[in-house]
Amino acid sequence: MGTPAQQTGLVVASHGRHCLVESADGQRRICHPRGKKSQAVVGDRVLWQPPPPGQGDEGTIEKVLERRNLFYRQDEIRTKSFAANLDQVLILIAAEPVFSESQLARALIAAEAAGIPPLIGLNKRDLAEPFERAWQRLAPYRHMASTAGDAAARRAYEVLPLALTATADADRAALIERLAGKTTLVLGPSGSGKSTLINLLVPGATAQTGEISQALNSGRHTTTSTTWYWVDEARQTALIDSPGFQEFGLRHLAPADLARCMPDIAAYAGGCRFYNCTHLHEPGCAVQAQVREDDAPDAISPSRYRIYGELFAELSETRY
Ligand SMILES: Nc1nc2c(ncn2[C@@H]2O[C@H](COP(=O)(O)OP(=O)(O)OP(=O)(O)O)[C@@H](O)[C@H]2O)c(=O)[nH]1
Ligand SMILES: [Zn+2]
Repeated sequence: MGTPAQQTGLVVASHGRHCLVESADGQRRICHPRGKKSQAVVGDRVLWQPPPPGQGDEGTIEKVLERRNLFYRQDEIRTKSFAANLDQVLILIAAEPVFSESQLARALIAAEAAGIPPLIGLNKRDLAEPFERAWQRLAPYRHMASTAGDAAARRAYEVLPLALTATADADRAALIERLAGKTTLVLGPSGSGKSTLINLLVPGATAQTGEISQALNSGRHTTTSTTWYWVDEARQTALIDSPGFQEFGLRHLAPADLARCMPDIAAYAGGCRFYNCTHLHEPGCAVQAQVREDDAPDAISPSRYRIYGELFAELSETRY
């Protein structure tokens, strides 16, 4: 009696070291990594092996197939992988609660660093005044071009105005158009409308999540970690819900990587007098020359420049 043959599968949830793996026929089962090297994240394609007959129904992940990309944040001590093989990252913020520009910038930088095109959704358009203020705060983001993806695909960051609970139909259509056929990681601060979004596009998602977290935590109810949802029956469009926007560490980046991941700064970084300019204090710095409070597309907003300086200092601290 030989060991059962290996099959390919998709990781649709993970918790600690266990994963939920979906096979081509849509069946899902818990799998454990064979060794350190087979630790998978949501979105990974894996080779997995069913258990020998009579030994339960949990499988083993034998191999993680090569990744197209990996979106992650790194905190001081632990590395937290988010998801692999993404087409885009949707950062969902809202008119209320007021979003942190620094958190938004961090998520965008992580996406640029991983080479994954980001998309910003600004929710709660029905709250007219706060929405207008938030829209204005996003002006610098609407003007800067993403460096991710191939040259032909470069464009300013798209900011989608949304009212997920109000004018659901029009928004749903616009949103579906932007998501169709793609794998999208959804990130955002608490209260921005992530659950509303997922439930709008994946009816019954909440119930599904409950089942998944129960399966992965052997029946205990805990907050779910990263989860994959199919939007359509044909399984072409997917959303990945991931918590942890609050402590968005970028410790995997070196200070010198920062400028190239901030498109408004990257646009001028090549024109500085010193090739290794940090854009903080050097004379002849082309970046500092562009910093001004002004809506022109070629201006670097003072808040963006401040965020650059703060992150530069943070990434320059001694590493663990
Ligand atoms: N006014 C308004 N409220 C909205 C809209 N979309 C969502 N909300 C409300 O905002 C609140 C937060 O929405 P959630 O979907 O729970 O937000 P979340 O991002 O999942 O939040 P966490 O679960 O804390 O991460 C809920 O009370 C929603 O009903 C909108 O378009 N307009
Ligand atoms: Zn410079």
